[in-house]
Amino acid sequence: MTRAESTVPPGHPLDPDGRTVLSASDVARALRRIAHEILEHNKGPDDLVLLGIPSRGVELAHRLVDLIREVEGTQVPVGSLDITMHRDDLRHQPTRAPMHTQIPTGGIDDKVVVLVDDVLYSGRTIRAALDALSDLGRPRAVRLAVLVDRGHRELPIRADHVGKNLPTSHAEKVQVRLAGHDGSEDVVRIAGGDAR
Ligand SMILES: O=P(O)(O)OC[C@H]1O[C@H](OP(=O)(O)OP(=O)(O)O)[C@H](O)[C@@H]1O
Ligand SMILES: O=c1cc[nH]c(=O)[nH]1
Repeated sequence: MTRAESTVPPGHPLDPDGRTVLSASDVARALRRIAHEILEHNKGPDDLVLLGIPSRGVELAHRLVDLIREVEGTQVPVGSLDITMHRDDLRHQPTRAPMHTQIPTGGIDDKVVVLVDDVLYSGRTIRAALDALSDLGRPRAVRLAVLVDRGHRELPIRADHVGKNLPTSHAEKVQVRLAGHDGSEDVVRIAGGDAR
């Protein structure tokens, strides 16, 4: 990333290498906008269910629900959707430990399910999530919110709500750190090595 693309001022302690894509306040602003977009598109909070994809998608889903509650005064059901057993690379990496699926009371039938994840890259995680979802019910619609879309899709999948569109090369990794998960909060791009 060039210095001109960095959102953190030159010399700032958060960004000694010019690799910070979003600071903590940028993340907060992006989530606030996404919460408003979800409400606007759905014409309010009715029938919404937010499901975070572990691991960081779960924290993001809860934060979006908190923001929706601030705006609407309504608690939207929130849960998590583990995709481990639906991954298309299980044969190559069979030892992944399943994570937690928690579907809110009321289920997902006829609801507008918003899947939430931190990064959208090949689209394979979201494909697996759609597969996992179909085992659990039949939503009226499924939408996708991500904090960062870094491009390089390998499947016909797109996000409805994006915190930041970030053109990247394959030889980079985008790392999202969240306060509740990592202790600090930012999004950085790391040079070197395919992220997968
Ligand atoms: O679009 P894709 O190519 O599938 O990549 C995006 C996924 O990759 C990361 O998850 P990862 O499997 O690295 O696990 P993590 O959530 O524990 O970091 C990220 O959190 C997304 O879920
Ligand atoms: O750069 C990437 C690619 C996939 N998943 C991530 O979290 N980051």
